[in-house]
Amino acid sequence: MNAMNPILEVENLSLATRSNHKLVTDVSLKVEAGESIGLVGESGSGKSLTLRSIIGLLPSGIEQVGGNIRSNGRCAMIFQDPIRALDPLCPVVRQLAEVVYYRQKVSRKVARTIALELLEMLGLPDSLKHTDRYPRQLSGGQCQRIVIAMALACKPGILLCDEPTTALDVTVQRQILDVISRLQKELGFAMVFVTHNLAVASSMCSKLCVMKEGRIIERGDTLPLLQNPQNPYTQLLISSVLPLPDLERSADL
Ligand SMILES: Nc1ncnc2c1ncn2[C@@H]1O[C@H](COP(=O)(O)OP(=O)(O)OP(=O)(O)O)[C@@H](O)[C@H]1O
Repeated sequence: MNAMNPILEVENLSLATRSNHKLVTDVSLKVEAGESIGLVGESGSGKSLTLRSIIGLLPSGIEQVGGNIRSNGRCAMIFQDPIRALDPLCPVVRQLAEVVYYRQKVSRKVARTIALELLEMLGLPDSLKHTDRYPRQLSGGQCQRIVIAMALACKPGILLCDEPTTALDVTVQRQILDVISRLQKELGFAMVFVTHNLAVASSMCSKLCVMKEGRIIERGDTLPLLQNPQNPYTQLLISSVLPLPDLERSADL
């Protein structure tokens, strides 16, 4: 795939409520194969709705009122709250095998084998293979690994991540981000990564789009954009990040 043929192209996307209240206006994005683009910005700026419209999962009452979305690869999505993304009444391995069965069109037996391989790829404990465990019996981080495995079972060309670590504690956040980065290198999918955390965005994405009030107000390569933001809102967003104290200097005092 070359620069003339992106894996995902969103052109002038506009979304509105049925009463015609605009929520997202003229959002355009181009994502090349294997590339990671971050959508950052304040709460309510339209990041999640943009992501949901790409995979065709807009909440009821919200409609696409303009623009086009073209993708040349399968999309899969990881949501913010892994527990709510799973069926509480079904053992997790069975849920994963169901996704493999339907998406990869293999026999039930092969689906279970692939599901077990995915558990291993995601670094989940062997004990899950032998006992039926329900989502409530797993930690938040383990549930998110299952959700990521389900997304990978769709063999996505594009992985849409909607704040996938926000509901997890910080040490687990780091592990999940590392897992996503490793799998992206191994499997080569592109990503659109929604987060309000600039540190997460900069570690996961080579390009960023800053959203405010339903529009992209600034975009660019991650480092230059963070080092030299042009838009006053981007400047405010960056200056709002609390720095850690200079630990080396503090130790000398
Ligand atoms: N189901 C809905 N019905 C009506 N308005 C909605 C609905 N879902 C979202 N909105 C509105 O659309 C706008 C964009 O919401 P969206 O969830 O995309 O924001 P966001 O940038 O992802 O925020 P956050 O970081 O808090 O998740 C907000 O004003 C929100 O209140």
